[in-house]
Amino acid sequence: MDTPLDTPDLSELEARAAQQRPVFGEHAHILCDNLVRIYKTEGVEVVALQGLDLLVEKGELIAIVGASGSGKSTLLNVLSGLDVPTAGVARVAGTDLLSMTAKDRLRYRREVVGFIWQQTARNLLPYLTARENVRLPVRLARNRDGADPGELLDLLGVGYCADRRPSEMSGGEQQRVAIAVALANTPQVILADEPTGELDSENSEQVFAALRRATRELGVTSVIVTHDPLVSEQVDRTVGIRDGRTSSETLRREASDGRLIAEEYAVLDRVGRLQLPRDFTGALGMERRVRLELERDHIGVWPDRPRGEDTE
Ligand SMILES: Nc1ncnc2c1ncn2[C@@H]1O[C@H](COP(=O)(O)OP(=O)(O)OP(=O)(O)O)[C@@H](O)[C@H]1O
Repeated sequence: MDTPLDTPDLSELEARAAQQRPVFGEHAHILCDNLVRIYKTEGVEVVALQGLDLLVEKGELIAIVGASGSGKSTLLNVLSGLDVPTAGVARVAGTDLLSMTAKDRLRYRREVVGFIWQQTARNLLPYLTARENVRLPVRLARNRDGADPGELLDLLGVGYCADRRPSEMSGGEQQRVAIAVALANTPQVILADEPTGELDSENSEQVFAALRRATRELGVTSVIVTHDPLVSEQVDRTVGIRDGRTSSETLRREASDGRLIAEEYAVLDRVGRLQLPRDFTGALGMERRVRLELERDHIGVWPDRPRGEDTE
């Protein structure tokens, strides 16, 4: 029998549904949707990212934290254009990181993102002054719109180091100059891998203050991978990664009396999955399944059976 002309077929219905559905993270500056990265070494597969979702708004300063091996560096390598994910969507400032050509990748790394490494010595050339270090990437990119080195160093609180070489600066001063170098070609995003890993707490605080100032004044978006336990007091949002997925978020906000409050949340993914903290499930002996109950203003989660019941 002929299909009536006004009856849409299945593929058309699917296309219509896709059109009507809001696109995940449409307006985010950084978008990771179901990101997967599998490494293969000698026939063994390691799943470093397993369906990671992350949205970062333009001008946000976020930290990524997580145990060793949770996938932080893998994520940063993807966002910086050094590594290509196995599957999923990764988009930064409108650039699709999975479909870039080699030429796009070069342009992306030169113009869209700025990078700061943990090792202070890796960020700066030892025989150049701070000002010359900031000027170098602008010259290499033949960028006529590069930032003014003196203004950048002033903004980051290290204007007084402009004519010093790295050996004449403290570790914290060097990292703040490194932020200026990363910002020299006016990137839209700053990525930093453990930028305070080699610093004491006072210098760390100054580096975070410089990153906050750069984010606020220049409107860049910053993502910092760190082990610093006090980081959640220093950034807008701290995203915890566990087993290659985002698992928790800590938001920093100012209370009405001016105090800074850091509140921790679990991440609910797009299909409603939630990772319960291991110490919570462990404390109540929750294993394979839990009982859920919808209350008026919350959802209760109970162990499968009360503790001790199966030993009686
Ligand atoms: N090039 C690679 N080849 C094979 N496996 C890798 C490679 N890079 C990372 N991995 C594995 O992927 C997983 C995630 O590693 P990743 O370096 O992203 O973790 P991390 O959270 O940054 O750890 P750390 O805090 O120790 O730096 C780990 O199991 C790691 O062994």
